[in-house]
Formats: sequence, C-alpha cells, structure tokens
Amino acid sequence: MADAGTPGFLPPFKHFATDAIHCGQEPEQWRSGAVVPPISLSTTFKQQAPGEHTGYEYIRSGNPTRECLEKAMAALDGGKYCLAYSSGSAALLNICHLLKPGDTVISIDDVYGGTNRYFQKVASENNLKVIFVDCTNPKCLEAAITPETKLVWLETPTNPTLKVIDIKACADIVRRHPGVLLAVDNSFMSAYFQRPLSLGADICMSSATKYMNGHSDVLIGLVSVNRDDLYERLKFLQNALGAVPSPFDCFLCNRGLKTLHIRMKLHFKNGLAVAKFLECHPRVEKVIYPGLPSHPQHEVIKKQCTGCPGMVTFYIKGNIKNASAFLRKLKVFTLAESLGGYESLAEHPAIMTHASVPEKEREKLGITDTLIRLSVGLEDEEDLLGDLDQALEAAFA
Ligand SMILES: Cc1ncc(COP(=O)(O)O)c(C=O)c1O
Ligand SMILES: N[C@@H](CCSC[C@H](N)C(=O)O)C(=O)O
Repeated sequence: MADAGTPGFLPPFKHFATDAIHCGQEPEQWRSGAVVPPISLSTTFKQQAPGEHTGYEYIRSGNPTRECLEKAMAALDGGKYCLAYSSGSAALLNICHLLKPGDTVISIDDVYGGTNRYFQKVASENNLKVIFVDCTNPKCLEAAITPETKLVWLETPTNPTLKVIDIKACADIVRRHPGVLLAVDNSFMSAYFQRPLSLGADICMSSATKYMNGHSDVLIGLVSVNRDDLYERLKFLQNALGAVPSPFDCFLCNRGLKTLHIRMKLHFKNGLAVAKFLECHPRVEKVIYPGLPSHPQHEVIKKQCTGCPGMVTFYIKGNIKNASAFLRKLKVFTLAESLGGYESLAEHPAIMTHASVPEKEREKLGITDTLIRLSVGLEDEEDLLGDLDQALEAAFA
C-alpha cells in the first residue's frame, strides 16, 4: 500500500524508498554482481591507449562509488543530475563559481552561520556583492532584484530561526529575470520532505552531513540540477576546484540514504512531540517549529513539504545563565554543533553555530542569548521529553 503521508501535508513523493534503495545501485554494473556498491579506492584507472578508457581516468574526475551516490541522490531530489562535494560548504563554493566578478547574490537573511561567513567574508572580498533579504515575503525578493543579480540563495527552513520560504513563489519571481539562478539549501528538510527542483529551483544543495547521511559520521555536500548546461559547468568545476568527497564517505552517505524515509518519519514524530511539549512548558518563552499551527508559515510548509524534520528552536525564559545551565544539564540530548543525526543534539546558536554572524545582525534576526536549537533524534519520546523537563527545571534551580 502507498505511504499515506501526513494529513494536510503534501503527499509523499512516489517510489521514494525504492529509488533510495535501488537507483544507481544496480548489481549488474559490477563484474562481481555486488549488491552493495563496493568502495573503489583506486586513484587512477588503466587506459587501453592514451585517452581510451572506461569512463574513469582519475579519482577527482570520476569515481564509481561517488557515482552510485550521485545517481541515487539525483533520483531522490527529483533531478536529472547530482554532484558530490567534500562538504556542504564546498558545494556552496562551487555554486558561487558559476558567477562572475561584479555579480550580485541575494541571500535569505537568516542563513547558516558558515554560509553567512562565506558570503560576507570571502565572496564579498572576491568581487561578488551579497545582499541579505527576508524572503518570507516574496515581494521583498522581487524588490531586491537588479540587473546585476545572478543568484538567489534560499534556505528553508532557515538555520536557526526556522523561517519557511515559499519556494514556488520565489521561483516564479526569479523566472521573470532570465539569467538569475535560484538555489535552495535543502539541508534541514532532506529530499524526503522537500524537493526544491520540482518547485522551480534551478539548484538543490544539501549539506548531506546532516539528514541525508543521518549518522553524524560524514562531511559531504550534494548538488542536484536538471539543466544540462548547469550540470556541465558544475561537473567541470567539481573537477577543477577539486573539493570532492572520499570514496569511503560516499559509501557511507549512500548507505545512509537507504533508511532516510524511515528516519525522517521518526524525526518528524519526535520533533512534533518535543515542540508540543515545549509549547506548554512554563520555563519556555516561545517555540518555533514549522510543523505547529502556531508557526507563521505553517501553511507554506504544508503546501510544499511532505513533513517536517526534527529541528526545533525555542527561547528559554530568563537569560544567558539559564540557557547555559539548561544546555549543561541535558543528559539524553548532547550539547554539540550539527544536526540531522540519529542522536539528539542541543546547541546555543549565538555562541556556537552562528558565532560568525556579526552580533548586531544576530540580534536583528532573533539569534539572542536565550535562543536554543534542538536537533531531535530517534530516541524514545518519553526519554527526550523527560530530559528536556529535568534540564528546564534544573536551569532555574
Ligand atoms: C543549512 C546548512 N547549510 C550548509 C551547511 C554547511 O555544510 P557542511 O558542514 O557540510 O560544510 C550547514 C552546516 O554546516 C548548514 O547547517
Ligand atoms: N564551528 C563551525 C560551525 C559549525 S555549524 C554546523 C551546522 N551547520 C550546524 O548548524 O549545526 C564553524 O565555524 O564553521
């Protein structure tokens, strides 16, 4: 029977699990018939005559294990092509190399701290102009586009304040400006919950370090596209810039994809339970979770996503001391950066993941001393709620 999905949300993408398990993994491609794609470590490949080879020549240019991952991920993103990179940040770098000096990037204002750092401290110093816009109102995006704009960079939901952007509404605006690319960072959603390419994006980027791999043991980035010209240029850049993942990391990430659909359902269930619990807790000021009706863009997320991940952000009552005490008292949640793994993590964005965002901008975005971000994992719900409850009480003792 087909997966019924979550009432009110977009229905699940058809054949998702089958594609995750089989696309690009055909045993017939290996002489041995291996069901699990082998890890191909060879850095070089024998040629029959100079320039005459099997399609593989050198590990950076192409690698069989990497290709298995890229094919599976292209299918999951609903794309024609996927390219893998040594990190999500390397994927961003490659995408920005599609641009030329003098071009302008419009980025969503609340963007991952490392992306913000790259835009403000690296790209801007290398002749790209980057402006930050709150795209929750697509009209603000429309007003910001100029003839110099060549890339619109969205993240939805945003890291860490979980603003949700209407991808299709933004894509409709971008389409009216030929030559402008729309890229969406899909790291928080994963391909199981959101397919930016089908909503009109040109580029879907994931820090697969997060949900796509899902086991907090691989640093890797993935970029999916449909356009042949974009793929050709990105493929060239992938080789020329050289920030490719190791075959072992590709193997692990490819393995992680096989259980993505199961993991995401449980992340959603546990995330929602945590959000509802915190929303009623007397020590909590405010909860931000796009899966809750109280979220300002709840209708957008239901319209464009098949579910909601385990990312929950909240403001604790009190001050930095209470926030810090809460984080120190947690036992099931681990105080650590990153997200999307099977284990629950908690962190303080202002001090940790978003320390690279200038203080004034952090304040404007609501990344304050009392903001806490949770990545709700796959542990038992009662243990997660119990842990949050005891730490919230202890934070005020
Ligand atoms: C939303 C988002 N995009 C991109 C990145 C960068 O990915 P990576 O750590 O794989 O370089 C991160 C975190 O690091 C992130 O949270
Ligand atoms: N200290 C790191 C920050 C890593 S943040 C990892 C992840 N994107 C998250 O949001 O948790 C740095 O300065 O790059």
